[in-house]
Amino acid sequence: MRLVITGTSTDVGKTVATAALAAAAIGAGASVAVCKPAQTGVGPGEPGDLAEVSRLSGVTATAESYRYRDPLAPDRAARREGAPFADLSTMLSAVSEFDDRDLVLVEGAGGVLVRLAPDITILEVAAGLDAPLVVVAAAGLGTLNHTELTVRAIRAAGLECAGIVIGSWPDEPDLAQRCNLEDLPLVTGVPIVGRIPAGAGSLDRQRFGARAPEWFDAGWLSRLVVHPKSADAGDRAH
Ligand SMILES: Nc1ncnc2c1ncn2[C@@H]1O[C@H](COP(=O)(O)OP(=O)(O)OP(=O)(O)O)[C@@H](O)[C@H]1O
Ligand SMILES: C[C@H](N)[C@H](N)CCCCCC(=O)O
Ligand SMILES: [Mg+2]
Repeated sequence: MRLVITGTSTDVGKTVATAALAAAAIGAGASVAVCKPAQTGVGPGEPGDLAEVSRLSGVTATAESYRYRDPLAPDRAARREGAPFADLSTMLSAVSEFDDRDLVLVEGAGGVLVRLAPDITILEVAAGLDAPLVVVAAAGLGTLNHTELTVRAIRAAGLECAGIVIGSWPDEPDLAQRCNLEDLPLVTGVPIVGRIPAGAGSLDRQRFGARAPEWFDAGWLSRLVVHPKSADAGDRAH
């Protein structure tokens, strides 16, 4: 199965949520790979999102297709450094390299309409992969509008939103955060399928992997992790 991880914005927790999904799937016996079609804000050789996913989940099957230095939308960052724009077929091929895995997670850059290239967003990537999308959303006041806008964009593209994951759930949620647990599914028609506790990103791999399964709806997670395809596809439970 392929699953695209988008969000209502940048810095909303897509990377940590991707790591949590990977860790939970590995814990369930699945072989997992993670792709980042377009990484920005990091220089050559510097650790990007995939390094964080590997640090937290232990996944080693990863692929980054494009990397640009400036912390901007990929199309603008490419322009500024005179680098080639991200090419859709290149990004899709990178994901297809992992078709032997039970689960391939594909993390976008920023929010759903961020231009990976002048005419490409993560929506075109998801369409090319025939993959549903998970939306990582903030917990608090303001998230209802952002999340519904994101889900509407996904649906307008004829794609499926597989669930909402709250990227950082506080220990002591305030009134808006508590109400959003009911209102996010109500206004979007999409269930909340996961809540990553605030601070999860600072856990070590062992604790992160042990706790990740409890952050997701068990039924949803079990449907995500199809029966392992092969015993030798790597990146299974450690
Ligand atoms: N649940 C969490 N607990 C602690 N820190 C978190 C959590 N989720 C996100 N963060 C922190 O917030 C920052 C942004 O998170 P993250 O990198 O996952 O955002 P993103 O949506 O992947 O951004 P980008 O669009 O750049 O990919 C990071 O420093 C990360 O460590
Ligand atoms: C640099 C950042 N961490 C992401 N990789 C790119 C975010 C682009 C956001 C563009 C925008 O919505 O204004
Ligand atoms: Mg990220």
